Amino acid sequence: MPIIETRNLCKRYGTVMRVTNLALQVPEGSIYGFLGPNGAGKSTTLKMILGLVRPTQGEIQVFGQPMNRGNRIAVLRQVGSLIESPSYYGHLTGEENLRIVQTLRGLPPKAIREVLEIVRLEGQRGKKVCHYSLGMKQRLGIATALLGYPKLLILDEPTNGLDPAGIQEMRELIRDLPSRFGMTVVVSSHLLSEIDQMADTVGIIREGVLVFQDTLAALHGRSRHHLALRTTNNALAAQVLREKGIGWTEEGDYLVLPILPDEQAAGLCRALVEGRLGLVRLEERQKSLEDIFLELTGGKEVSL
Ligand SMILES: Nc1ncnc2c1ncn2[C@@H]1O[C@H](COP(=O)(O)OP(=O)(O)OP(=O)(O)O)[C@@H](O)[C@H]1O
Repeated sequence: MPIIETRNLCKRYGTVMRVTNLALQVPEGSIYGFLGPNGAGKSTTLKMILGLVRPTQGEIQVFGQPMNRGNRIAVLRQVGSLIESPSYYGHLTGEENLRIVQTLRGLPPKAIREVLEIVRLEGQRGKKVCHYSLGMKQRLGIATALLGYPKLLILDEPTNGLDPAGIQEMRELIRDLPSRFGMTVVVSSHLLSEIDQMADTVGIIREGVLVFQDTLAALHGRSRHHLALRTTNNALAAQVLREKGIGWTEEGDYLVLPILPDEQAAGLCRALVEGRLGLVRLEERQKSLEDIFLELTGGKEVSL
């Protein structure tokens, strides 16, 4: 059973549809990387899941239950979130800020010490939040979201504004959560590299439309190796490929083929030469993950 499932989820602002027919499936215990360029609709989607923005249309199920007015509060009690920059009382310490939330949620006092330890802020717990660095404030935001060990954690661009060391620390912190606490984590980002290092499942959104959703391994699978062939007469070369039962696609001056075993590649070269074709290039190439992401999100036609 997916922990989050949306069906035909849509959001219109004014006359423009910003999220269109979104069908998210977040598996239990996963780190689901929700990836897309700025303005693609990530925050809007996460806010709809959290009941902060009303969907124009569609359904949302969390923990297998449809979100509606009757059960929203009960469901959200098991969800921790960090959306946009967290706000705090700057004149209070980190610990005091956490105490407010702990009291409101009726949690035992020891919960504060535990979450401070998880986000490695014990040393700064007595410092006023107005003297915290941005990274410390983000970690305090995660600590707040972790209070009560929610089954589901939703983090919207948690590394925004952090320096490289802060980004790495945040990444390591998030990566451990499913195995340490059995949580499911949804984390949004506009950076492929970040999701690549953190997530095991990926959803890619472009202009409000989900253009990819599968495991990270499946996304990597798309960046597989292939052969690029250029001859003095590609039309004739294509005929040779057809005779040999080798599939290809055309990309500019090249015919793109799957990787062939050495014997078959040698046989192909022989056949091309025997057919009096000039063999200009036969090279192995690999599409980078970045290429795939740009194709999926940048409006270029996807050729995989
Ligand atoms: N309250 C609102 N009223 C009108 N338009 C909005 C509102 N909130 C968001 N939008 C628009 O909806 C689109 C999606 O915004 P959203 O913040 O969800 O994108 P995002 O993928 O989270 O991007 P970013 O990474 O920049 O936060 C944008 O074009 C944005 O301008």
